[in-house]
Amino acid sequence: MAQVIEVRNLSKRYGDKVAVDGLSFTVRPGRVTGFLGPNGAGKTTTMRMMLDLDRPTTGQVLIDGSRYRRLAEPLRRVGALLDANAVHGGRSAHDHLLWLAQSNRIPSTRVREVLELTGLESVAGRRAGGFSLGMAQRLGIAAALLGDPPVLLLDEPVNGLDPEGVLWIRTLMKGLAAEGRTVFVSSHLMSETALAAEHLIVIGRGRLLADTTVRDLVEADPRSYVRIRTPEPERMHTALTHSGIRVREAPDGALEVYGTETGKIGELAAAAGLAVHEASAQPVSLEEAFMRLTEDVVDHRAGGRR
Ligand SMILES: Nc1ncnc2c1ncn2[C@@H]1O[C@H](COP(=O)(O)OP(=O)(O)OP(=O)(O)O)[C@@H](O)[C@H]1O
Repeated sequence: MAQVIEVRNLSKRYGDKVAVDGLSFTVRPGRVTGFLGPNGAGKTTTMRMMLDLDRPTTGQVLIDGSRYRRLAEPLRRVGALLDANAVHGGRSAHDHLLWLAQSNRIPSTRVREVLELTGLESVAGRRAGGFSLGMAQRLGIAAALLGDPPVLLLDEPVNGLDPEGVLWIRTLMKGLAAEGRTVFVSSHLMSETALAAEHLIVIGRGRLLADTTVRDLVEADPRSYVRIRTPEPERMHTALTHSGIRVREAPDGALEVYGTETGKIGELAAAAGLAVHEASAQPVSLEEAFMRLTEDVVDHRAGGRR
């Protein structure tokens, strides 16, 4: 299928260490997909296998139905940012991009375009070795965009960036997805990823923990609830519990309703002829939902082992 990345039963073992453990998921075009997991979860290893930089112990990754190494003109098919410091430090930004373009039969006019797109024109003649982390990230992204690829793989692109750089990358990724590209971006930061990504793949200890939208991730958390105020809390309580819904009474007399959404509660209230003065969703924060999902797979956390 066009521009789809299919990860199938992917595993990677380093000696005794299982870095990636039977991962299967699909990344689709037209949206940013965040690839989330705590440190050491296996994100970089997975991305390296997507690019055929590491050999899977089992399984495979198909991009447009092919292994990366079988793609003709791969830079025109897949743009990747893995390690922003992987640049020949003695070359200027311009020459680095020109060398990449020429070795991939990409017209040299494209070099100017990507320098402009990444805001690097004014420093294009400077040695890339002297670049700040933010500039190096931009240069890495310029290289990823050189072949105008429909698929982009970015490993921790916001790491170490200042707020302006973070906003720039977020806007760029959303723009690329809106053009119909497949954008797959890893991070260990939930809140930042949720601002850029519509869809999330969450892993822990190499295993898939969630393949979901940001909204569903929060709604699926059992601590999310809907706060209801009604003049007849007892009748409301009964109506809800009779429908198998868990309810708790808040100290101020409101009801906290778990495991269902506002619309459903409204319908039950209407059927029972109950007035509702307040119905407000009280979702857990994204960070809380992410922590809950990954708590069993984090090896070390402040305060010691759980
Ligand atoms: N070449 C290697 N040899 C041995 N172990 C490795 C190798 N590469 C990665 N690992 C181990 O595999 C696990 C997954 O690492 P990986 O770098 O893929 O995680 P990550 O999710 O990208 O983490 P981070 O957010 O810290 O970058 C880690 O425990 C790591 O120590």
